Amino acid sequence: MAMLGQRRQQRSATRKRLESPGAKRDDEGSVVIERLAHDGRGVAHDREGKILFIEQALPGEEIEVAIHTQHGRYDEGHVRRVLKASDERVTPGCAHFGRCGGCDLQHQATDGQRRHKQQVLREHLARHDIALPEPLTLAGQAWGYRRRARLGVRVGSDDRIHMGYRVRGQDRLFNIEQCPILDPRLEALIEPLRALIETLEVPRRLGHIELVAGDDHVMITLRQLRRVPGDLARWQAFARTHEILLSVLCGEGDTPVLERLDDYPDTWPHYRAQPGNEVLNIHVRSGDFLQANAEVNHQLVAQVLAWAEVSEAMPVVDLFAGVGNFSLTLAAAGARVIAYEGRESMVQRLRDNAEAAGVSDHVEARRADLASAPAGLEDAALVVLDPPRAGAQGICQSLAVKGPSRVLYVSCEPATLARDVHLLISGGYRLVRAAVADMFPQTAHLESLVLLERQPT
Ligand SMILES: C[S@@+](CC[C@H](N)C(=O)[O-])C[C@H]1O[C@@H](n2cnc3c(N)ncnc32)[C@H](O)[C@@H]1O
Repeated sequence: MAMLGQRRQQRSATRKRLESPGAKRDDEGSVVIERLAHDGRGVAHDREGKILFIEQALPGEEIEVAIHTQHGRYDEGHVRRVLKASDERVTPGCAHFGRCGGCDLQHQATDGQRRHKQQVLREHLARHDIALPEPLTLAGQAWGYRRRARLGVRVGSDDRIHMGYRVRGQDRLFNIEQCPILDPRLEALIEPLRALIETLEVPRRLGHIELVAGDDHVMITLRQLRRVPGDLARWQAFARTHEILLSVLCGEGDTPVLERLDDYPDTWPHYRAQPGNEVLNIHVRSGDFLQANAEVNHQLVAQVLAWAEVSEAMPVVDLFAGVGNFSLTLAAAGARVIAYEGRESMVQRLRDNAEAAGVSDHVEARRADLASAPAGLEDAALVVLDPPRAGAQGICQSLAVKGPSRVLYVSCEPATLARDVHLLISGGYRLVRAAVADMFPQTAHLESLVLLERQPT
């Protein structure tokens, strides 16, 4: 799953940014926002009928607009003044909102954000003439939820340290001082990290910092281009002070070496697949995929289990299985799971997680490139798939020709989900259930989950 804020409207080659970043064309009069675009911006028309995409504007609002970028067929802008506010407008919870490149929807009440996300899924499916069954909503805390993040680090030409997220559409980091969507244990590290980086001998050797908050441990992984022994000693002291796990991924190119710098080299972050279940633990290492929101992931796993309707020894295939987020729970319920994952290191982690949870006799983990379907999917009673944003076109083409009676598709990109569901429906499946998971509150990203059943022939 990708970082926040990558779903912006494609920038047109013909765009014209007005004179300087601060420059604006203030439209005379006001516009009324008609709806939200899928990326969370308000959509309106100017007096000539040209489409406007306006940041931080909500449906029904009357606003004065400041245009900052002009294109042939549409313009982009932001709110200069709200003349009539929506009932859903709230005060953003972060001082950086609108500038850091992360959140899109902090100005909208959480319920409105969730209704918008259901509408986005509905509209993507409607483009393929598919009706959305009344969707369930899976949701948790609107703040302090994010358990993984990557902070970029750069040293400016003036030697100032920049640490934060990349500004949307630009090759520039926004210096963050807070990030209230982060798990509070991670947010509390922002200022100490900056203070430490300012003392490093060679901060330019630091590329980025990956932060992960497991149920019991916080881990940070440094991407360091070259070993700087004095700096590594500073990091070791930092890990002790803050009682965190610390790894460094060192070296240039594609084969950097991972080294532990803390006093607990055999301990890695983990989370419980089901709340309160002390046996089903999912361990992750640096760079492994991890669902970003622990609370919503619990609901996601529970929903997959509920829809799976597992019976003893039921054959299930879990595609894009990661380190076993769904496989372990399905196996613990009695399914015989074949789990496919593309990264060898994660396949091994899935095996280790299954072993530690006592379900290895019910889980077989295989490495495969899932650009195309592995053989034998039709022999399963259920195929679960959870692909990256690009979706699973090749696999759905195969399933449409020869697939099991049920397919459960988890998606982080509604456009590719709709394309793939269309393929499955063309092959004889019916969309029977849907859920929208608010995995990333305050942003326009949504996770969704659908169940398809093959129509009897
Ligand atoms: C969205 S994650 C889902 C992981 C897991 N289901 C979970 O819930 O944690 C997608 C997974 O697909 C894997 N993946 C991406 N492209 C792949 C490919 N072409 N073949 C196999 N696996 C791939 C990634 O490594 C990642 O683990």
